[in-house]
Amino acid sequence: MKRARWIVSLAAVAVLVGGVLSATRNAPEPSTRFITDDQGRALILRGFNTAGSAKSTPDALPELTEADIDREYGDMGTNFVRFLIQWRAVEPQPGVYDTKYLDKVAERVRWYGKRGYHVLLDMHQDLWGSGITPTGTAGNGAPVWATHLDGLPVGTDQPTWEMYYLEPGVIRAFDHFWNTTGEHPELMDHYAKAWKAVAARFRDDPGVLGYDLMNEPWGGSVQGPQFETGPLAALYRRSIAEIRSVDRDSWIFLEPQAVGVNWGLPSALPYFDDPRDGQPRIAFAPHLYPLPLDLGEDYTAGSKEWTDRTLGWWRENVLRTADRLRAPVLLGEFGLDMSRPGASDLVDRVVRLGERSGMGMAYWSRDPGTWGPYDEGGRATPLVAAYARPYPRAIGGVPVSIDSDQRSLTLTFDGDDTGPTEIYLPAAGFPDGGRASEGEATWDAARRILTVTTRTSGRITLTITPT
Ligand SMILES: CN(C)c1ccc(C(=O)NC[C@H]2N[C@H](CO)[C@@H](O)[C@@H]2O)cc1
Repeated sequence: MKRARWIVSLAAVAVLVGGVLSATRNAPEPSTRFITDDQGRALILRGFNTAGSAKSTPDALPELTEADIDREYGDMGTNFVRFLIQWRAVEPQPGVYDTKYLDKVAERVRWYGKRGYHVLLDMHQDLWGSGITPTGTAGNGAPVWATHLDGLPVGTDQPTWEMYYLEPGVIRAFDHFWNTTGEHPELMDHYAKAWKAVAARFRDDPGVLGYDLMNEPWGGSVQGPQFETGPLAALYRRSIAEIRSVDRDSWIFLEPQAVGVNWGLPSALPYFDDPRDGQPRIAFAPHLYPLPLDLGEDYTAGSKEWTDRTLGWWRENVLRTADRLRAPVLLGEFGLDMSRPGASDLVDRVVRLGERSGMGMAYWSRDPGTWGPYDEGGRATPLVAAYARPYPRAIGGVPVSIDSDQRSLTLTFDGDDTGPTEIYLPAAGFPDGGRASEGEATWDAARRILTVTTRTSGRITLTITPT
């Protein structure tokens, strides 16, 4: 536990220093770039990570049924899923790609796509892969054939799962992957080509929005800017090239290193060119886990104030990185134990932060339990009420501002000719649907979507209120 304590206190100092540094600069404007649909409409993505169970299931698929999706939509009107896939299943042997696994992924993509969802395929690791321990229960993601510990120890009595990241054998596995050791240059190439195989399979799938290249990258013995501008950037460039060699249109999502950036410290991720015709389709996809909550505090009293401060640093640093990348932002993960005091207030705070910053988001995670929307017994947790809010799923113009509460939504945008604006209205605040302050509105009671056709130029402010 002593090691955990010094890491945590080191992290606290880092966040403090990082926060002071970022607080001394002018807050950047929210990203004016947005992830778009096939019509070119700006998307506001709202959904879940589905699901952590994929880390450990033998088939590397999340425990999920179509009825689960129907319930989620019926309760919260989500339009997005960060769907976990695993390198171990994509490429079970070097250079051999499992088309049956990709077919099963495609089946689930169809489940979502026919319900109007956008699917982001997340090549998920945390941490590394099942080969880090003899039982195969500690890590997930990478295949065993790509795992080289060199006989270095991995203690199996870690007090918390994240402490495995600091074990000598795990660091060596990552160092070989990133070619820090210079002994396995082939591993990054395999990873990039595994992405090529996935992109070749899904490039024409209307349900797939894009690809999240690596979950929460960890640099092993190389950390911070040296990692992000070095081996991580190299992997991203190679993966982008391999994906674009078969898929010119899907969005590509890039994550910063997790440690530090999840809490609010700045990322050093550099700009990446997108070798496609037309506008780049590269998005920045950080995660948000405020350090005070990671340290076990609740979002109440003093720690609420401290958490709000770190949220401010996180937003400033994320928008600054997004500006450097000239990319829109997707908040790929945030989440907490919804049974804790103040949890619903934190969800409200993060949703509002996303609205103010033009960010879509995926909650971690859809798995049953006190963190998710439904507990082990299938009962709704407070997350359902906190996450079921009015939001503009797709906007016929460039968003300027979004502001919502449970019973109203105000959307300002610069109209264009990309199509009508679709707004989800939850039953709690809009039992009989909603009315729009301007434009022509039609109400789809079954899907709870108000579709508003507005002018195709000029600034438009839509206020939606219950009918
Ligand atoms: C030491 N390192 C590298 C580390 C520590 C802790 C996290 C983490 O909490 N991540 C937040 C959530 N994200 C994953 C899924 O992607 C969940 O399992 C974590 O709760 C990440 C990395």
